[in-house]
Amino acid sequence: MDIKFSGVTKIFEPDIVALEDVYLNIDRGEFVYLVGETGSGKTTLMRCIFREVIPSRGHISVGGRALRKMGRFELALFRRDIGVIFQDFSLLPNITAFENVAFVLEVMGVPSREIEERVADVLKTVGIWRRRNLYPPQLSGGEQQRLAIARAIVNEPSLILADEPTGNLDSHTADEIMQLMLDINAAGTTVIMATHNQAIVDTYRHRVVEIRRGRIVRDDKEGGYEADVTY
Ligand SMILES: Nc1ncnc2c1ncn2[C@@H]1O[C@H](COP(=O)(O)OP(=O)(O)OP(=O)(O)O)[C@@H](O)[C@H]1O
Repeated sequence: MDIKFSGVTKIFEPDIVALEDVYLNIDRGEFVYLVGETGSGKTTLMRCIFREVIPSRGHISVGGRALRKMGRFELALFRRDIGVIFQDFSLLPNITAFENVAFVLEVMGVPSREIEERVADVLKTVGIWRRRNLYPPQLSGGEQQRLAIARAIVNEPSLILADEPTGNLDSHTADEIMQLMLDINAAGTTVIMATHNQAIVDTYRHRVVEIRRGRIVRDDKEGGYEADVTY
């Protein structure tokens, strides 16, 4: 899915300007890092793409469709094609890891035999098949993150929105999670990933969009981002 922001401003009333006059084009299949200090607007930008946040001004289209004009039914279908990995994980604590992923497909009416197969595949892909019968609180931080990724990709979405998927993980686990994100992208999925992890950004070079106080201050398509450059 290609994404286009034209003059997008988001003001949280009364006066927090979370995004200001953002223009951004992301092509299908791209891998884009969103960087910028805490509170700069990265999460808000991603929530706008998911239409969880509606801009105060400006226009967003995703896959050629204007988000503002979508009705409820269209929005529900649209969201099914997006995998979200947000910071709170939003894993359901009272059902197993397996059931957390299966739930996504059940809601969509996928037949149960197919659910079994697809969930097994995806849990193996992210490396937590052996943990499938545990409950989310019994999993380590890295395992929970893998589960959140499994849940996001089980439906084979066209777009992944990932907010700090390597947050609070040791560098080895962060690298493994990053490898999963790269594999997902290599399979053709557009990935937008907000991160504070400079080592990851430096190691796995991709386009870097930097936000500062709601504005895009840098958009480096070659991924040759250096933290200390002033502009
Ligand atoms: N629902 C909301 N209501 C009011 N203000 C909000 C809301 N969501 C975000 N904000 C504000 O908008 C600004 C941008 O927040 P945002 O979460 O997008 O930043 P961020 O770059 O993702 O930060 P972090 O790196 O800490 O996750 C912040 O000042 C934040 O307090």
